Order: sequence, then C-alpha cells, then structure tokens
Amino acid sequence: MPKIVPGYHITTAAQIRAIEQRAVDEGATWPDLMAEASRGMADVGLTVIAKQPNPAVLVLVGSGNNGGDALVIARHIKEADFPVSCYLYKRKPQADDWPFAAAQAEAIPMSFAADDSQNQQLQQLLQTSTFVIDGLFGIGLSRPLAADVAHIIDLVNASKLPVLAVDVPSGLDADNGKIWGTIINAAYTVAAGLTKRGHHLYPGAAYVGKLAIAPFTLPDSMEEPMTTTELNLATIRSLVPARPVDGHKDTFGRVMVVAGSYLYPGAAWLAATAAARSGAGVVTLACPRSIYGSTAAHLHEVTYLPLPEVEPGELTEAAAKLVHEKLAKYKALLVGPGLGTETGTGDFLRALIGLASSKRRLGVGFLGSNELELPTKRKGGVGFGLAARPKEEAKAEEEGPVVLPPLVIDADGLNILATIEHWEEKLRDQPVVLTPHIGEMARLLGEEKIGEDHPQVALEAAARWGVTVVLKSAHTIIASPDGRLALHGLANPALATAGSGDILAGLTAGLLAQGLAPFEAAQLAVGVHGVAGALVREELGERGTIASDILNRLPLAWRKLTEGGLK
Ligand SMILES: NC(=O)C1=CN([C@@H]2O[C@H](COP(=O)(O)OP(=O)(O)OC[C@H]3O[C@@H](n4cnc5c(N)ncnc54)[C@H](OP(=O)(O)O)[C@@H]3O)[C@@H](O)[C@H]2O)[C@H](O)CC1
Ligand SMILES: [K+]
Repeated sequence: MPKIVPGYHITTAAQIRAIEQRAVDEGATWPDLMAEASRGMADVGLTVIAKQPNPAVLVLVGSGNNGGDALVIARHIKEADFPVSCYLYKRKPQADDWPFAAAQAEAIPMSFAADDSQNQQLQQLLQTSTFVIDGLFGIGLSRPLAADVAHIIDLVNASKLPVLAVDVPSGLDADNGKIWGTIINAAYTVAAGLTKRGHHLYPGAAYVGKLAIAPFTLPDSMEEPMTTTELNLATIRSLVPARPVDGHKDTFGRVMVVAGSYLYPGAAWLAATAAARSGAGVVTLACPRSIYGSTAAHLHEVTYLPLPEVEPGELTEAAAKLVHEKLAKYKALLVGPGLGTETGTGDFLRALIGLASSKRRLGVGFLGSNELELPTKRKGGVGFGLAARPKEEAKAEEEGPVVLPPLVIDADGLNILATIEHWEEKLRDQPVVLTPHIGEMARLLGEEKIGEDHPQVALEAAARWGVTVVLKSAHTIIASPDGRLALHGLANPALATAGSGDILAGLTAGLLAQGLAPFEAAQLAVGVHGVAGALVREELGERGTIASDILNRLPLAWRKLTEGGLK
C-alpha cells in the first residue's frame, strides 16, 4: 500500500515537487505525470461541460506547468467535441513546449495576452464562453500577482462564468491559503494527485469551490514523510474509539473539568456537558462555589467539586489543593473555560499545574512522563503520570506529590499561562493539548498578531512548547510537537458562536479520558464538533444558532460517525 494516500495526506508545494521528482526517479516522465493529472482534471470538467446546453470552453494558460496541464485539458475537451479556445498569459510559442505544440496541432484557437493589452479579446472570449478552465498558476505562485494578470483574473471573476481551477485557483498560495492580491473564484478545483494545504486554509479556501482530486501515480516510498493529514469524514471516523459493550464508568474514563466563574457560569456548563457527551464515563465539574448552586440546579449529569474563592469570581491557591486531592482517579483534566483571569485564579492555575507562582513553587508532574521528577516527600510535588494506579495513588496521598492526568488548557487558562514566564517548561513533552483561538495564540507567543501561515505558526509552537496545539479559526489546525499536522478545512459559520470553544475543550478532555493520545483526541474532538455543527446548519441554518444547539447534536454526530449516516 502506498504510504501517501489521496484524501488523507495533504501536501506543501515542496512536498509535491519531491513526490514528482521521486516519481521521475522511479521511471515516470514529466509528460507522463502531466498527461495523467490532466486526464483526471479534464474528466471532472467534462462532466460539468456535458450538462451545459451549448457549451463553449475558454482555457486560461499560464507560463508554467499549470498552464501545461491546461493545454492538455484543452485537447481533451476538443477530443470530446466541445468548442474550446485558449488565452495564453506569458506563454510564447516555443519548439520545446510540447503541451503547446500538441494543442496547436489540434488547431485549438489561441489568443495571447501579450497582444491584448486592453483585454478586449479576453472580454469577447468571456462573452462567448460558458465555462472557464483556469490554468494560470498552480503551486508555483509565491509572490504578488503582476497587475496585468490580476486584471485578467478580475475580468474572469466579473464574468460570473463557472470556473474549474487546475490544481489550485490562481492567486492562492498552495502552502498557506494566502491570496496573492486577487484570486480566481472557482466553482470547482481539481487537485493534481493530492490536495495542498492552501485548499483547506482561509482566506483562499473560500475560492476553491468543490474540491476533487485527479489521480496521479504516487511513488510507494517517500524519503520525506507526509505529515499533514486531512480531517474528513473518513479520517474522523477512523479515530473513534471502540466502545466495549461490557464497559463501565471507569472503562470510559473520568474527566475533571475546572471551569466557570461568577461572570461565566455558562462556560462550565458547556465544557462539562461536552465532556459528558464525548462518551467519557464520569465527569466532575470543579467550579467556584459562587456558581455551584445555580449550575448544579440544571446540570445533573456530572458530579461536583465546589472550589473556594477569595470572593465571587476569584479562586484561591487552596482550590488547587482540593483538585489535587481528588485527581488520582481521573484520566483527563480540563482547565480554563470561563475561569476569568483574576490574580487569585492565576495563583490557582499555577499551583494546579505546578508552575512557579510569585509566592512559592509547587511541584507538579504529568501522567506517563518518563522525565517526571517528583519532588521529595511532603514538598507538594505535581507531575504527569497514569491515573488510577492504586499504588501510586496511595503513594501520592501519603507523600504529597500530585500526578496530573493528560491535560487540556483552554480559554482563560491560556490567558493566565501567557502571563507566566517560561510556562512551557512544566508542560513540555507531556500529554497536553492547548486550544487557543488566534488571539490567545498571539498572547501565548507574546506577539501582537500571529503570522499569516497558520500551519507553520501552529507547528513551530507545538514543537517549541512540546505540546499538541489546536489553533482555532474558520479552519482549525491541529499540530503535534512531532511535526504532524491535521487540517479541518470545512469552515462552518454555525460553529462560530460563543461557547463553541468550551464544547471543543470538553470533548478533547473527554476523549483523552477514553485513552486517545493528545493529537488523536484533539483531531477527533475537532471532527465530531464539526459534524455536530454541520447537523446544526442542516437543521437550523447558520444564523441564530447557539452553542447548546451544537451540544445537543453531539449524540447524533457520534451516531453519524459510527453508523455511517442518519436516516
Ligand atoms: N503531481 C502534481 O502535482 C503535478 C502538477 N503539475 C502541475 O504543475 C503545476 C506547477 O507548475 P510550475 O511550473 O512549477 O508552476 P506554475 O505553473 O504554478 O507557475 C510557474 C510560472 O508562473 C510564473 N509566476 C509565478 N509567480 C508569478 C507572479 N506573481 N506573476 C506572474 N508570473 C508568475 C513563474 O514565472 P517565474 O518568473 O517565477 O519563473 C512561472 O513561469 C502544478 O500546480 C500542477 O498544475 C504537473 O502537471 C505534474 C503533476
Ligand atoms: K490554476
């Protein structure tokens, strides 16, 4: 089985070039590669063209191999007996340009942008055409578009004709979804061989339209490992953990959710309910005393650990001790949603995860950590370890060291973290998932705003901090410290509602409790959250939806994932 799987692996421009090179090293020729990819792209185009009453196709041809593909596609359209003409940008007739020569041999009409300074020919062609193939630029575009070609793209978009983009819509940066000035607004995009990161990342992803993949014989082996995967229904499904019929509460794991405050009680409710709806066995909500009564009055499916406050809205370091005392049985800990960022709450969080506080340093370690150096007796150490190991549990109780289960830090937990110098020292290489949105990410990085290449930002941060990072935006990115990346390309405005992040954090913790590794738990949480969001949109539309609509559709989302669809 090839190591590279279309629809699963996503490439960068450099990776696709390495793949092409390897295919050539293994005996393929460049014309072979182009012929194969272009055949698949033409087939997608022809299915649409064939449905039009009097189709006439205009093919835009650039100077590189994307334009080469477009010329081969033009021939296939001609062979299928549909009228076709080409408009060439910076592509001069040259003897060694075989795609050009082959198209010319078929007597396909050619117009040259170089002879059309006012774009009159182009406008005429657009008026007499019913369909456009965009082969101006593919993965070779990595600088702002020249004004002349930007104008060509604007005219094509203004024509409102359906466009099929060859590999990527021209104007898109294939590596990061950036738009180089302007971009073809494609109704269809056919990726050559594999999808590229840019297909899945906004703002460019909004112009991709329906995305298909043209088959391309992939080399069986690649020196450079394929590290980016696509979170689609199939891949999400593959992550769902088995649910033994004889399972019980502890089989499915206990989750401790530390969330909520006087001003933000709803976040606690959303995060804890999502953890419960993740399939976890038991959820305990550790929330400030000031909201305990009202929360417990309507959230009945979780157990509670009311936490002491300095005053309503501000926790104390003593609350951390209380959580530590209960943690031994828990397989995952979520901290942050709606906590607020008061000073006492900051002290609480530092103490909870064993980060140095202004007053003193508490030792905290993590579950499953080899490097855990638990502090000596009675010093109140905290580390990561495997929960519910009776001996260690007893030892922890006797000696004081606290073992943290896999941890999710979200929202205000991240805002507090960002105020602590070298916060990553404690978390590095531990089973930790951070779930920042763009603003929280900037704070964690100590920057005003993050770079435009979000996958790169997330990957570098995950590697630097040694934790899994879920960078939330219209296209959520999940980066593992070992360099793996998962992209969830389906933007869903129904998910962009207050409280949606609390649900994602609760789901992630719930899946960690069920034994998934951080990168897998994060992907599945993003995936099932997305499926629930899609169900909300299907049923209620995009406007007026609230976070609890998503929460209520989580069971259906699981059913859709495990039973393969709803009736
Ligand atoms: N398996 C596969 O993925 C296959 C992909 N194929 C197709 O090949 C293209 C990539 O082709 P490439 O030639 O590397 O690059 P492009 O065609 O995208 O563009 C390069 C040309 O564009 C010029 N350029 C670049 N930026 C600009 C700009 N801002 N303004 C104007 N012109 C620009 C560039 O000129 P230079 O001056 O930089 O040299 C090039 O002339 C891929 O996307 C697929 O469609 C193959 O078919 C094989 C299989
Ligand atoms: K293109």
